[in-house]
Amino acid sequence: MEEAVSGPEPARTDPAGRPRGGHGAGGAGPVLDAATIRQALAGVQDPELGAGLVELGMIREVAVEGSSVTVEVALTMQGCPLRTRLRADVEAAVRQVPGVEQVTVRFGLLDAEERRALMATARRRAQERAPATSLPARARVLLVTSGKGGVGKSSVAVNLAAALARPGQVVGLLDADIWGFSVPRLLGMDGRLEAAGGKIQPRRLAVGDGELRVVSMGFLAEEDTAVLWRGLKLSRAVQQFLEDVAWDGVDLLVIDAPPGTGDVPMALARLLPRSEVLVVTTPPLAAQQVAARAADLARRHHLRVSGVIENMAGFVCEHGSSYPLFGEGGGERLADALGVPLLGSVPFDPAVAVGGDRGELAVLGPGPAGSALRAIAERLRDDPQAAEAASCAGRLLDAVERAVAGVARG
Ligand SMILES: Nc1ncnc2c1ncn2[C@@H]1O[C@H](COP(=O)(O)OP(=O)(O)OP(=O)(O)O)[C@@H](O)[C@H]1O
Repeated sequence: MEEAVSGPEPARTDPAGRPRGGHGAGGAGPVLDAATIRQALAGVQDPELGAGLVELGMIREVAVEGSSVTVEVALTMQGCPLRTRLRADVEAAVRQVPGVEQVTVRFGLLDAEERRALMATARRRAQERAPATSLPARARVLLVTSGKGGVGKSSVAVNLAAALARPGQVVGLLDADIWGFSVPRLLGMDGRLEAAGGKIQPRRLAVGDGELRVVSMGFLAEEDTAVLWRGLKLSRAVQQFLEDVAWDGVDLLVIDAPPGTGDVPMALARLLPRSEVLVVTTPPLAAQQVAARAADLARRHHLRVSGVIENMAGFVCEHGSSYPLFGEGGGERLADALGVPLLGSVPFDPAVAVGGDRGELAVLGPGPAGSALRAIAERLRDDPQAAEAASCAGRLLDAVERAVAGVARG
């Protein structure tokens, strides 16, 4: 544990010049206690997490001895680059309390349970600050990401969306891969988006016994014009897809995010902090390392990483033997490193590639990739943490929205 002591400041006086402070000021000043110090610390924010240190559970201990105060700040990670700033802010806040003459700031480390609680608080705060979108507050959001292109992220996203759609569960599919959109081709859809009632209407597609509502840049622009869009416009396009599209009635939105950690994933994280991130990777280590970067983006924006999906995990021949074409174990290693579950491994299956070019979904067919994708969808459907989040925050917000709409209608 590291300590820093700052000694007495020059004698302090009140605006009338009388000595100020308690024990050290030689008068019957206010009695210092830990509760007063905590109150003074309530305004100190973690600049990265955007919430107060007290609220985040980072003020582990406050000890007062006479006019000396010791504060222990528990950090999220060893060697946190913000420690100098946090020390200065904590010291300054404690010095504001009359009677304090000496401040010691110690640093400790949050344990796994404390870190989880901190992330939940930071996520809640981010959700409170997030701008309004047209997506119902109760709708779950699955953000399908990868560290680099070509790992099968879009194929996984559309197949999962189709597997999750069923009667009573309307699934939206947002192709946020604005430069490299492929969702219309993978679903065998063409045509244009149309507006009605002042909102852009998603295109509807029946899949199995469910329905998908799909929005893609591919329904707005030709592939060669989309490439001309640049950073600022890209994040604006994503914002528009979330504000101006009629997503009402959607219970779950699957987003095919562009690979990496550029403008669009950042905008999505800011606009939809309730998103659960799915990281798609392939078995080789290099793909894993870049996928870990995508997961890091999620962490920095307080999004919950729900798990890792390993794609192209091996080729299963007609006799049932599996051949690891691209290596083995990458998904498991990444999941371990991130402390999240490996949701499943999708084998290399020509049904995905051939079907993708014909707009046929592997998840609706009998092949090995289809059954792996159905199993992953089942796990996602049963995720208790997601159900808990949806039941608390979302339902409450929906109830408030309905009440406000009722009042507005008179
Ligand atoms: N499990 C699989 N088995 C066989 N082929 C697959 C599998 N998953 C994806 N593919 C094929 O790999 C290629 C890349 O897939 P896809 O476009 O889904 O990747 P991506 O990660 O979304 O790439 P990008 O970000 O560049 O769009 C496609 O031709 C697709 O059909």
